[in-house]
Amino acid sequence: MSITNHVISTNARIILASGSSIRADILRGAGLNYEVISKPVDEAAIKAAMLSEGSRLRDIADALAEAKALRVSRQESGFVIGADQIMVMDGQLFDKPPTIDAARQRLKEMRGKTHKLMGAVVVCENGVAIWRHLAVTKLTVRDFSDEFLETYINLEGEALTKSVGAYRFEGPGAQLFSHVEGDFFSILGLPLLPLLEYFRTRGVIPS
Ligand SMILES: Nc1nc2c(ncn2[C@H]2C[C@H](O)[C@@H](COP(=O)(O)OP(=O)(O)OP(=O)(O)O)O2)c(=O)[nH]1
Repeated sequence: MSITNHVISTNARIILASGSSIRADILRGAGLNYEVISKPVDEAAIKAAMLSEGSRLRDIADALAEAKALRVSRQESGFVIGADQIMVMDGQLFDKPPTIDAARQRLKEMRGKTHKLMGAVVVCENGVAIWRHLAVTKLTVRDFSDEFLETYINLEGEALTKSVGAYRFEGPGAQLFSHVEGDFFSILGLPLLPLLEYFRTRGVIPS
Protein backbone atom coordinates (compact mmCIF):
# COMPACT_ATOMS: atom_id res chain seq x y z
CA MET A 1 0.00 0.00 0.00
CA SER A 2 1.38 3.40 -0.91
CA ILE A 3 1.27 5.25 2.40
CA THR A 4 1.36 9.03 2.76
CA ASN A 5 2.43 10.51 6.05
CA HIS A 6 -0.11 13.31 5.99
CA VAL A 7 -1.48 13.44 9.52
CA ILE A 8 -4.87 14.96 10.24
CA SER A 9 -4.88 16.49 13.73
CA THR A 10 -5.61 13.91 16.41
CA ASN A 11 -6.81 15.32 19.74
CA ALA A 12 -6.07 12.30 21.88
CA ARG A 13 -3.56 9.52 22.31
CA ILE A 14 -4.30 6.58 20.01
CA ILE A 15 -2.54 3.26 20.54
CA LEU A 16 -2.70 0.34 18.12
CA ALA A 17 -2.33 -2.82 20.22
CA SER A 18 -1.27 -4.95 17.28
CA GLY A 19 1.87 -6.32 15.70
CA SER A 20 0.16 -6.32 12.31
CA SER A 21 2.01 -4.15 9.80
CA ILE A 22 -1.03 -3.82 7.53
CA ARG A 23 -3.13 -2.47 10.41
CA ALA A 24 -0.46 0.12 11.11
CA ASP A 25 -0.31 0.98 7.40
CA ILE A 26 -4.08 1.43 7.25
CA LEU A 27 -4.12 3.83 10.23
CA ARG A 28 -1.12 5.77 8.93
CA GLY A 29 -2.59 5.91 5.43
CA ALA A 30 -5.82 7.34 6.90
CA GLY A 31 -3.83 10.20 8.41
CA LEU A 32 -4.08 9.21 12.07
CA ASN A 33 -1.31 9.97 14.54
CA TYR A 34 -0.90 6.84 16.68
CA GLU A 35 1.59 4.67 18.58
CA VAL A 36 1.99 0.88 18.40
CA ILE A 37 2.15 -0.97 21.73
CA SER A 38 1.50 -4.69 21.39
CA LYS A 39 1.61 -7.07 24.32
CA PRO A 40 1.33 -10.88 24.14
CA VAL A 41 -2.09 -12.49 24.60
CA ASP A 42 -2.59 -16.26 24.67
CA GLU A 43 -4.85 -16.28 21.62
CA ALA A 44 -4.66 -20.06 21.23
CA ALA A 45 -5.94 -20.61 24.78
CA ILE A 46 -8.81 -18.15 24.35
CA LYS A 47 -9.72 -19.68 20.98
CA ALA A 48 -9.58 -23.27 22.33
CA ALA A 49 -11.66 -22.42 25.41
CA MET A 50 -14.34 -20.63 23.39
CA LEU A 51 -14.48 -23.36 20.74
CA SER A 52 -14.90 -26.00 23.46
CA GLU A 53 -17.80 -23.96 24.90
CA GLY A 54 -19.39 -23.82 21.43
CA SER A 55 -18.97 -20.06 21.10
CA ARG A 56 -19.86 -18.45 17.78
CA LEU A 57 -16.80 -17.83 15.60
CA ARG A 58 -17.63 -14.11 15.41
CA ASP A 59 -17.59 -13.97 19.22
CA ILE A 60 -14.12 -15.49 19.23
CA ALA A 61 -12.77 -12.74 16.96
CA ASP A 62 -14.43 -10.13 19.19
CA ALA A 63 -13.04 -11.68 22.38
CA LEU A 64 -9.52 -11.83 20.94
CA ALA A 65 -9.66 -8.22 19.77
CA GLU A 66 -10.86 -7.14 23.21
CA ALA A 67 -8.17 -9.17 25.00
CA LYS A 68 -5.42 -7.56 22.91
CA ALA A 69 -6.73 -4.04 23.56
CA LEU A 70 -7.40 -4.60 27.29
CA ARG A 71 -3.90 -6.01 27.83
CA VAL A 72 -2.46 -2.63 26.81
CA SER A 73 -5.26 -0.38 28.04
CA ARG A 74 -4.79 -1.52 31.63
CA GLN A 75 -1.31 0.02 31.57
CA GLU A 76 -1.57 2.88 29.08
CA SER A 77 -3.84 5.93 28.86
CA GLY A 78 -5.65 6.88 25.67
CA PHE A 79 -7.77 5.07 23.11
CA VAL A 80 -6.38 1.56 22.60
CA ILE A 81 -7.36 -0.33 19.44
CA GLY A 82 -7.35 -4.15 19.37
CA ALA A 83 -8.29 -6.18 16.32
CA ASP A 84 -8.61 -9.80 15.28
CA GLN A 85 -9.53 -11.54 12.09
CA ILE A 86 -10.48 -15.16 11.52
CA MET A 87 -11.09 -16.98 8.28
CA VAL A 88 -14.04 -19.36 8.02
CA MET A 89 -14.54 -21.82 5.18
CA ASP A 90 -16.83 -24.87 5.09
CA GLY A 91 -17.65 -24.12 8.74
CA GLN A 92 -14.02 -24.48 9.77
CA LEU A 93 -11.85 -21.82 11.42
CA PHE A 94 -8.43 -21.12 9.85
CA ASP A 95 -5.42 -19.36 11.32
CA LYS A 96 -2.50 -17.74 9.52
CA PRO A 97 -0.58 -20.44 7.56
CA PRO A 98 2.73 -21.16 9.38
CA THR A 99 4.81 -21.71 6.23
CA ILE A 100 4.80 -20.84 2.55
CA ASP A 101 3.96 -24.46 1.75
CA ALA A 102 1.01 -24.32 4.15
CA ALA A 103 -0.09 -21.17 2.33
CA ARG A 104 0.13 -23.08 -0.97
CA GLN A 105 -2.05 -25.88 0.43
CA ARG A 106 -4.50 -23.38 1.89
CA LEU A 107 -4.89 -21.47 -1.39
CA LYS A 108 -5.47 -24.74 -3.25
CA GLU A 109 -8.19 -25.60 -0.70
CA MET A 110 -9.79 -22.17 -1.22
CA ARG A 111 -9.76 -22.39 -5.02
CA GLY A 112 -13.27 -22.20 -6.50
CA LYS A 113 -14.86 -21.63 -3.08
CA THR A 114 -16.21 -18.77 -1.02
CA HIS A 115 -14.80 -18.04 2.43
CA LYS A 116 -15.61 -15.45 5.08
CA LEU A 117 -13.34 -13.16 6.99
CA MET A 118 -14.68 -12.13 10.39
CA GLY A 119 -12.91 -8.97 11.48
CA ALA A 120 -13.41 -7.57 14.97
CA VAL A 121 -12.13 -4.26 16.29
CA VAL A 122 -12.46 -3.14 19.92
CA VAL A 123 -11.49 0.19 21.48
CA CYS A 124 -10.59 0.29 25.16
CA GLU A 125 -9.96 3.24 27.48
CA ASN A 126 -8.56 2.93 31.03
CA GLY A 127 -8.96 -0.85 30.97
CA VAL A 128 -12.59 -0.82 29.83
CA ALA A 129 -13.97 -1.80 26.40
CA ILE A 130 -15.92 1.27 25.20
CA TRP A 131 -16.66 0.45 21.55
CA ARG A 132 -16.65 -2.57 19.28
CA HIS A 133 -17.46 -3.49 15.69
CA LEU A 134 -17.50 -6.70 13.68
CA ALA A 135 -17.19 -6.77 9.89
CA VAL A 136 -17.94 -9.93 7.92
CA THR A 137 -16.63 -10.05 4.37
CA LYS A 138 -17.23 -12.79 1.80
CA LEU A 139 -14.61 -13.59 -0.83
CA THR A 140 -15.01 -15.94 -3.77
CA VAL A 141 -11.74 -17.41 -5.01
CA ARG A 142 -11.65 -18.11 -8.73
CA ASP A 143 -10.47 -21.43 -10.16
CA PHE A 144 -6.94 -20.17 -10.80
CA SER A 145 -4.33 -22.37 -12.52
CA ASP A 146 -1.48 -24.07 -10.68
CA GLU A 147 0.86 -21.96 -12.81
CA PHE A 148 -0.77 -18.75 -11.56
CA LEU A 149 -0.55 -20.03 -7.99
CA GLU A 150 3.18 -20.65 -8.24
CA THR A 151 3.73 -17.24 -9.81
CA TYR A 152 1.77 -15.61 -7.00
CA ILE A 153 3.57 -17.53 -4.26
CA ASN A 154 6.99 -16.66 -5.72
CA LEU A 155 5.94 -13.02 -5.81
CA GLU A 156 4.65 -12.81 -2.21
CA GLY A 157 6.78 -15.36 -0.35
CA GLU A 158 6.76 -15.10 3.45
CA ALA A 159 4.16 -12.31 3.35
CA LEU A 160 1.56 -15.03 2.82
CA THR A 161 2.24 -16.34 6.33
CA LYS A 162 1.33 -12.94 7.80
CA SER A 163 -2.21 -13.06 6.46
CA VAL A 164 -5.05 -15.17 7.81
CA GLY A 165 -6.26 -15.88 4.27
CA ALA A 166 -2.76 -16.57 2.85
CA TYR A 167 -3.15 -13.64 0.43
CA ARG A 168 -2.67 -9.89 0.25
CA PHE A 169 -5.83 -8.49 -1.31
CA GLU A 170 -4.23 -5.04 -1.79
CA GLY A 171 -1.66 -6.37 -4.23
CA PRO A 172 -1.57 -9.01 -6.99
CA GLY A 173 -3.63 -11.15 -4.59
CA ALA A 174 -6.64 -9.36 -6.05
CA GLN A 175 -6.15 -11.66 -9.06
CA LEU A 176 -7.17 -14.63 -6.88
CA PHE A 177 -10.77 -13.47 -6.63
CA SER A 178 -13.80 -13.43 -8.90
CA HIS A 179 -16.08 -11.64 -6.41
CA VAL A 180 -15.97 -10.07 -2.96
CA GLU A 181 -18.72 -8.69 -0.71
CA GLY A 182 -17.57 -6.25 1.93
CA ASP A 183 -15.27 -3.41 2.71
CA PHE A 184 -11.70 -3.21 1.39
CA PHE A 185 -10.13 -2.21 4.73
CA SER A 186 -12.02 -4.94 6.59
CA ILE A 187 -10.62 -7.53 4.19
CA LEU A 188 -7.11 -6.28 4.93
CA GLY A 189 -7.71 -6.65 8.67
CA LEU A 190 -9.10 -3.41 10.11
CA PRO A 191 -12.73 -2.14 9.74
CA LEU A 192 -11.43 1.41 9.33
CA LEU A 193 -14.55 3.41 8.42
CA PRO A 194 -16.65 2.53 11.50
CA LEU A 195 -13.55 3.17 13.65
CA LEU A 196 -13.05 6.62 12.12
CA GLU A 197 -16.74 7.41 12.66
CA TYR A 198 -16.40 6.46 16.32
CA PHE A 199 -13.33 8.67 16.74
CA ARG A 200 -15.28 11.56 15.18
CA THR A 201 -18.12 11.10 17.69
CA ARG A 202 -15.50 11.31 20.46
CA GLY A 203 -13.88 14.40 18.96
CA VAL A 204 -10.58 12.58 18.48
CA ILE A 205 -10.46 13.48 14.78
CA PRO A 206 -12.23 16.35 13.03
CA SER A 207 -15.76 15.91 11.64
N1 LIG B 1 -1.58 -7.32 3.94
C1 LIG B 1 -2.71 -8.04 4.16
N2 LIG B 1 -2.89 -8.62 5.38
C2 LIG B 1 -4.05 -9.31 5.56
C3 LIG B 1 -5.03 -9.48 4.56
N3 LIG B 1 -6.06 -10.23 5.09
C4 LIG B 1 -5.72 -10.52 6.37
N4 LIG B 1 -4.52 -9.95 6.66
C5 LIG B 1 -3.77 -9.98 7.93
C6 LIG B 1 -4.24 -8.91 8.90
C7 LIG B 1 -3.71 -9.45 10.20
O1 LIG B 1 -2.38 -9.02 10.39
C8 LIG B 1 -3.77 -10.96 10.00
C9 LIG B 1 -4.91 -11.56 10.80
O2 LIG B 1 -4.38 -12.14 11.95
P1 LIG B 1 -4.67 -11.55 13.42
O3 LIG B 1 -5.97 -10.84 13.44
O4 LIG B 1 -4.44 -12.64 14.38
O5 LIG B 1 -3.57 -10.40 13.62
P2 LIG B 1 -1.99 -10.55 13.74
O6 LIG B 1 -1.62 -11.80 14.43
O7 LIG B 1 -1.38 -10.30 12.40
O8 LIG B 1 -1.61 -9.29 14.63
P3 LIG B 1 -2.10 -8.97 16.14
O9 LIG B 1 -2.70 -10.23 16.69
O10 LIG B 1 -3.10 -7.86 16.02
O11 LIG B 1 -0.84 -8.52 16.83
O12 LIG B 1 -4.02 -11.20 8.61
C10 LIG B 1 -4.79 -8.86 3.29
O13 LIG B 1 -5.57 -8.96 2.32
N5 LIG B 1 -3.64 -8.14 3.15
